[in-house]
Amino acid sequence: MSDGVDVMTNLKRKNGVNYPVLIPNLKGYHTAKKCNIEEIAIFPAGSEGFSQKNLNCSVEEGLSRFKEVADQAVKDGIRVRGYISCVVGCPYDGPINPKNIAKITEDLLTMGCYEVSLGDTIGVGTAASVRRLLHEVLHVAKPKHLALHFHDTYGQGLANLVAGLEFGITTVDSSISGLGGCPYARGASGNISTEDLVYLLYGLGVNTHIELTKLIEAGRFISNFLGKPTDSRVNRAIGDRFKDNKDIIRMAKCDS
Ligand SMILES: CC(C)(COP(=O)([O-])OP(=O)([O-])OC[C@H]1O[C@@H](n2cnc3c(N)ncnc32)[C@H](O)[C@@H]1OP(=O)([O-])[O-])[C@@H](O)C(=O)NCCC(=O)NCCSC(=O)C[C@@](C)(O)CC(=O)[O-]
Repeated sequence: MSDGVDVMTNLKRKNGVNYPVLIPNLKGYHTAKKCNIEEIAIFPAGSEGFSQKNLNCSVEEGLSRFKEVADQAVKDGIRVRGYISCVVGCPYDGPINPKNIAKITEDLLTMGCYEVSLGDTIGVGTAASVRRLLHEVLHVAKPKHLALHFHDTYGQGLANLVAGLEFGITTVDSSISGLGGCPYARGASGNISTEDLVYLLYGLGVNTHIELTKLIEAGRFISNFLGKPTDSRVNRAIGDRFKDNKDIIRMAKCDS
């Protein structure tokens, strides 16, 4: 958390791009305020074990800290997005009761979050457990106030995503080339890759307004820059086979 100011000061921000910042407490909020931010992210855990590791406090203490932050941000007219970590399983506490996640979701929306992103931080969720989770959470939140944040550690990310789309949720977190992970969740891989997500949505006939050919280029750039092979199956598989995005869309839709 200590070098956030350097990152925000040196970032060449583009108009129309959103740069939310993770804020664990009021200290972080006051620091971030100096960096001309428009949106913050608060991120309670869905389990005691992960809350202690990630925030060094209990879930309840974390929520009360985040409430202080959200109150101030709402007063300052800064948008607040909520994340909940370990919504399905926790590396320390095991399986999570969906009712607990529904309660935390309700708390975050009451604090003024415009959206709550449900994070399967260690990627252990399956379509079945995601359906059970969403049945509970949708008692307290509308689909338009929820986002899906699936890590792909067990290769279930896209299947979980389709399960979420069936509930009418249309906001999905992904990362180019499947980058990411979490220092407090041993072995957690990155989010579902944006390239694989867009290919899936092409196949479902969703007009993403995103050119997959350009995403593939960006994914290759960052993988080479980091010296880390891509975690995107689509990026690996497509190779140089397609120059025209329309061909990829036709392939994804299996339009004969
Ligand atoms: C929250 C703390 C700081 C509490 O950590 P703590 O040790 O309880 O805090 P403290 O109040 O005792 O302070 C310890 C030191 O941290 C400093 N400090 C205190 N607050 C801040 C701050 N905001 N910014 C910068 N520095 C801070 C504070 O000034 C002090 O510095 P010292 O006096 O020793 O030099 C620590 O637990 C922490 O940094 N947690 C965040 C860890 C992290 O970055 N996790 C990954 C976030 S991404 C995620 O959670 C998953 C998500 C959201 O993506 C969704 C998903 O996939 O699940």
